[in-house]
Parts: sequence; C-alpha cells; structure tokens
Amino acid sequence: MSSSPAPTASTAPADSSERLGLVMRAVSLRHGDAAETVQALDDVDLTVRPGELAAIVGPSGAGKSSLLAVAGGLARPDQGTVTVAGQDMTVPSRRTRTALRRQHVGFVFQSGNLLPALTAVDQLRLPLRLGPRSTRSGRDPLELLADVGMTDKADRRPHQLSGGERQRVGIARALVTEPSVLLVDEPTAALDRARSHDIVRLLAHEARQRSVAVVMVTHDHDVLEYCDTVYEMVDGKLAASS
Ligand SMILES: Nc1ncnc2c1ncn2[C@@H]1O[C@H](COP(=O)(O)OP(=O)(O)OP(=O)(O)O)[C@@H](O)[C@H]1O
Repeated sequence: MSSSPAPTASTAPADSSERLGLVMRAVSLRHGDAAETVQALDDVDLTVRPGELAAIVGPSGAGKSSLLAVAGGLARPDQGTVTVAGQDMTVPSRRTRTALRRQHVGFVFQSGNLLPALTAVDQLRLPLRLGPRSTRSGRDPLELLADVGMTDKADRRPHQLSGGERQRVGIARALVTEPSVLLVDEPTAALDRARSHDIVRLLAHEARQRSVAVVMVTHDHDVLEYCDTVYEMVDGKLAASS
C-alpha cells in the first residue's frame, strides 16, 4: 500500500481534482420501514480522486453494497451529497440518475456478470450502443481488450472463458464508456489467489492509466497492498483504516 494520497474521510471542501472523482459528504441511508429500520449508511464521508484505488473492507451487513449503490445513483440517500465528476448523483429523477450513471460510472461485479450470448468484444460494444450520445465514441473495444490481455479471446463467449478472464472482460466493459468512477464489488470472490492479485493489479493500473477513481469493496485482505487507500466500514460508519 503506498502512503499517498492520504485517506480523506473529511468534510473539507472538494478541490478541483477531487471534484472529477467521487465525493460523498455526510451521507446517510436507512432501509426498511417505521416498524424496522436499518441504518445502512451513517454520516459517511468519502473522497476518491481520479487515479486512486480505494478499498472498502468490513463485515457482512456493514453497508458496503449500500455505499456502492448510493455512489452510483442506484439508491438515493436520505441525507447528504454525492457527486461524480461534479454531477449530483442524488437528483430525484431516476431517469436523470440513470443517464448520469451511464455517462460517468462503470460497475464491475463479483463474477463479471457478462451476457451469456455475447462474445467478449460484443460485451464491450453493447454499453457503447446503449449509452448517451457522448459515450458512444468511447474507447475502441478491441484496443481495450488488448489492454486487459484478452486480444486472442475477443470472439469467445463467457462459458468459453475462465473466471479470471471473465473478470478481465467485465473490467474492460466497465471502462469502455470512459467513466470517471469505477465501482467494483468483490472482484476476486470467485478467483484463486494468483488470479485475485492479477485482477486487482489490473484495476490499480487502469485507475492510474485512465485517471479513474476506483472504489472496490472486498473481503480479500491479501490484495489491499495494491490499493492507495483502505477504509473500514462497520455498522454503516466509514473510517480510514489504520
Ligand atoms: N432492501 C433492503 N431492505 C432492508 N434492509 C436492507 C436492504 N438492503 C440492505 N439492507 C440491510 O442494510 C444493511 C447493509 O446492507 P449491505 O448489503 O449494504 O451490507 P454489505 O456490507 O454489503 O454486506 P455483505 O458483505 O454481506 O454484502 C444490512 O443490515 C442489510 O440487512
């Protein structure tokens, strides 16, 4: 783990480089109803700058998935502010949030979440077609597959790929629209130790190379050495890990 940039779970005003990444301030989210309420996020502050790979660790039920959902505009917080590339991800309109998400956010899931019928290169072409006009030029899918070491498997479907290869395609797919923020949920859950290291090294490399702010939820303490910052989440509260 490198020592810079320093963890920034603070309420200081965002500078211009912060604004290009992810900024969450005093964010709270409750699930449930009046009878039973869970405080999934409790006054969370988080800044992830472009080029930074931030890891979030913590026990099951701590609120990690809730944090990713709010950061990507999938859920609206009860309180607080969330910006991605300076855009407000908490606006009431679901349609606006979807458009912002497609333009500025990429998601990587546990096991790639690829569409079974599509070849690797078509997995990357699809978000370019679905995205807003500004993302349609995006990155060249074949070039991006080359960057993640998948050139020779561009025409394979997911069932013809290993777990690590599927995850590489999932990462390339998330990057093809040139997002400002990448939200990554347990990318190594289905991988052995060597593949896990490869994948997180790749994420760190891509974050720096493309100036993307990456938030990775993980249970895998083995891969934290590749992360710039590590946060711990417990009972909805986020703290910089010592
Ligand atoms: N839709 C929901 N309705 C009610 N409670 C929910 C809902 N989604 C999550 N919760 C609760 O909110 C809390 C935080 O859940 P969350 O999924 O964010 O945790 P997590 O840290 O991602 O857990 P895990 O590591 O097991 O995936 C938990 O107590 C969970 O039971």
